Amino acid sequence: MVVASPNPLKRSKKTKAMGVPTIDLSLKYQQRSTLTDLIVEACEDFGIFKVVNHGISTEVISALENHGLDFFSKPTPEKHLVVGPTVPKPFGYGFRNIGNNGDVGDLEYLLLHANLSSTHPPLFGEAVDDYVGAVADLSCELLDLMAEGLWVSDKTIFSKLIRDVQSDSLLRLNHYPPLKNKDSFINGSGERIGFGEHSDPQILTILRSNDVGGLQICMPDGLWVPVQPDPNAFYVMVGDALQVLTNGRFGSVKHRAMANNSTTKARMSMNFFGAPPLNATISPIQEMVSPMNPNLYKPFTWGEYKRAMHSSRLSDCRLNLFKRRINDQ
Ligand SMILES: C=C1C[C@]23C[C@@]1(O)CC[C@H]2[C@@]12CC[C@H](O)[C@@](C)(C(=O)O1)[C@H]2[C@@H]3C(=O)O
Ligand SMILES: O=C(O)CCC(=O)C(=O)O
Ligand SMILES: [Fe+2]
Repeated sequence: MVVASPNPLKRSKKTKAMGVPTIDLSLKYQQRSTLTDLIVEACEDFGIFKVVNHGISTEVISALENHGLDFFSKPTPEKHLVVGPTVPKPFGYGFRNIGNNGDVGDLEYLLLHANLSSTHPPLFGEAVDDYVGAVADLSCELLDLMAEGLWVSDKTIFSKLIRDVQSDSLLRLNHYPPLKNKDSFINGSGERIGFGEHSDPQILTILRSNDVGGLQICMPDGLWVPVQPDPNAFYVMVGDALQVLTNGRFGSVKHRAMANNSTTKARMSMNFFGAPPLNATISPIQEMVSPMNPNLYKPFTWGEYKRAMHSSRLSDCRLNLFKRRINDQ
């Protein structure tokens, strides 16, 4: 377990050596308050933690992984047809381009809406729904534990946004093909960016990858720290919306995925982004605001945040647009 150090440089070095905090979810049976404290600490100090003993069956995970690998191995024209021509952008298969504003990466991906089955590839059978059901439940359980650790009176205050039938949650499979010719891909600094730096805009991200590394997080002193791949665990990341809901007590984590880790095997990650409904208002919950901790953000709806995000570039800090100035009410 990593214990946070108040000195940013020390904390970077420690994280580099020991990894991000690991949360053992089986503690919920006997040491619930220790568990909630550890989760809150990880969200405050890192914005990311690894969950083990999460209870999601390997069958559910492998089913989606196998469909994903099979899908990415198909010829490109077939991949473009997989969610059908009537499903609007940004859903479906994409290659190298991320978002609308010229961001590029060395990856291909499949982006699906968690609740709109019209975006689900028919050839994946039940695998998407089974996986989404399991990770959505996990994200809600973690959000309830966070609320408990923060001593919030309504323990479901965060999770009910994701449980809502209108929730705008997404599922994204990212596939980073291996390096064929090392020298031809890597820039001068030895880096090949798969998915450029950003924070996830939603409430919570649940990331699972195969055993090929690539994910990195940015520490407060600017140092990028690799996150060890662990196919048996999930990485949980605080998103921008949870940063706002907790009035900045939890911070969304800046991360990126490198694509220079393997010359033989592709990295594949499966990312669930737990999001509120489009019309939900995102504003700090009452318990997080006090004279000592004034409200840092102007209220906005998730739909408004998404509009701001789609006209921004990947690495932009979109939350700055919604920060209150000192004299704002
Ligand atoms: C450049 C962009 C791609 C993105 C939307 C955005 O305008 C900024 C955030 C990006 C991101 C990162 C997390 C998820 O992968 C994603 C689906 C999301 O909700 O926000 C992507 C968006 C995307 O690829 O459309
Ligand atoms: O593929 C990864 O490891 C990270 C991807 C990511 O950050 C994203 O899809 O938002
Ligand atoms: Fe991300």
